[in-house]
Amino acid sequence: MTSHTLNELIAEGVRGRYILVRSDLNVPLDGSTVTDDGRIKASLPVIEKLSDAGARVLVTAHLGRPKGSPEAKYSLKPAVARLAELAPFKVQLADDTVGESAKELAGSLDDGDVLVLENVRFDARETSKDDAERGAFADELVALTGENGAFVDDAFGAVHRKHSSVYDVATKLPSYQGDLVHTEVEVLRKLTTDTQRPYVVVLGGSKVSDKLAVIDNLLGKADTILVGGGMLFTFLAAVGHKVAGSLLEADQIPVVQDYLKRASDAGTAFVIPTDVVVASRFSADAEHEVVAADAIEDSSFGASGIGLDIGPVSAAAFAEQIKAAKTVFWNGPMGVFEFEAFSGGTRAIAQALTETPAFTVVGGGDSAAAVRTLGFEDSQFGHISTGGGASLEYLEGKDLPGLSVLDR
Ligand SMILES: Nc1ncnc2c1ncn2[C@@H]1O[C@H](COP(=O)(O)OP(=O)(O)OP(=O)(O)O)[C@@H](O)[C@H]1O
Ligand SMILES: O=C(O)[C@H](O)COP(=O)(O)O
Repeated sequence: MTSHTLNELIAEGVRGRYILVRSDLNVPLDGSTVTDDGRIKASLPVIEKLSDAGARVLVTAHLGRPKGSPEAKYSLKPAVARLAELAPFKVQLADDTVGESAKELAGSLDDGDVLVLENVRFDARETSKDDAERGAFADELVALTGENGAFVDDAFGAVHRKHSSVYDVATKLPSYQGDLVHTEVEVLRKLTTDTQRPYVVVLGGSKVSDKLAVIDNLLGKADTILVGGGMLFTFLAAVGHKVAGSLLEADQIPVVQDYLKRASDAGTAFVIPTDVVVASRFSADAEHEVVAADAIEDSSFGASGIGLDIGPVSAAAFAEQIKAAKTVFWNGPMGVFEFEAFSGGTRAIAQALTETPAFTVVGGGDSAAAVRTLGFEDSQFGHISTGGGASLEYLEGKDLPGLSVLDR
């Protein structure tokens, strides 16, 4: 199956037409400062191509996980301000997504102008499980494009979401694959069709249940899974250790126990940290110490200690596995890298990825942000994917709604 491409759309002619573009502008923020603009830079070329060709571009995007109504902290304002700084064309942000502001500003666009609609997740219908609700929201987005609109999906990071702005709009408008989605799929396809072994997957981050879900399909595909970040505590709990105040998804313990049971038959080895950096509280200047992973509650902070990074012994062991691999996929920071004191594990993994002869792919908004924040260059890695969950689900071989809906 193939999708229509952006170049085909441009060849059809877009001057004066309203083109709805789904971008992934879900960038990390510190207050109103964008701390890593990787996804904005990656989204720019498609928007620019359409603007240059004279389209009136309506960009949809999400930021964070608001609960279905407007929340100032999840406004796209900082992301759009950065986009406007980088863009050689006029960019505006509507105050709402499909309301009066969006309609009025869309109506006043000139050829080549770009209007970003406010966070699509400010409307609960965007992420609804109910097809009719999502469809109704999609209808309102589509209505903004008038008579001769089209849809371009360029939000690789969101292609695993069956959401109105990703999936449903594509069922209602002539739809095309953006260049970013195209490039990402090409690189990740290489990982799945011609995997050089050993294939090591490094998992971390804080979206614990999302990431645990993908392990099911990685069993048998990956030779080794290195477990760090927030999810490591659910693994430790699954083997009977206490994790004090660390991030724990207790309801996922049986899931992890099942994975551990099935792993050796599947030919996949899990490597779980043997030491952890435990802090007195969740703060950049918290007191902290390294303890054995089976003795977290024995740290000076007792039952209130929080594990915020993998320890140095584990980091070194992970680095050895990475250096001996032929293919490495990494998603999710090993610890709270935003705080210098807890960035050691993530830094060690990034360093090992730059030293291994393996083909390396870093996936995820926060993982990409981590490597850049820690001073590494994109060019030191085989590929830095803008997709976190999306790249993982692609590698699992799952049907991704945002991709399959574009297939003709
Ligand atoms: N031990 C831990 N406790 C709490 N948070 C953690 C821990 N380890 C890592 N994190 C946090 O995980 C966050 C990143 O997790 P996430 O799962 O979102 O990564 P990602 O997949 O790269 O990003 P995305 O899914 O947004 O593309 C970081 O902000 C980091 O601080
Ligand atoms: O950060 C991401 O991985 C994408 O922007 C998707 O965000 P989500 O996990 O909140 O759907």
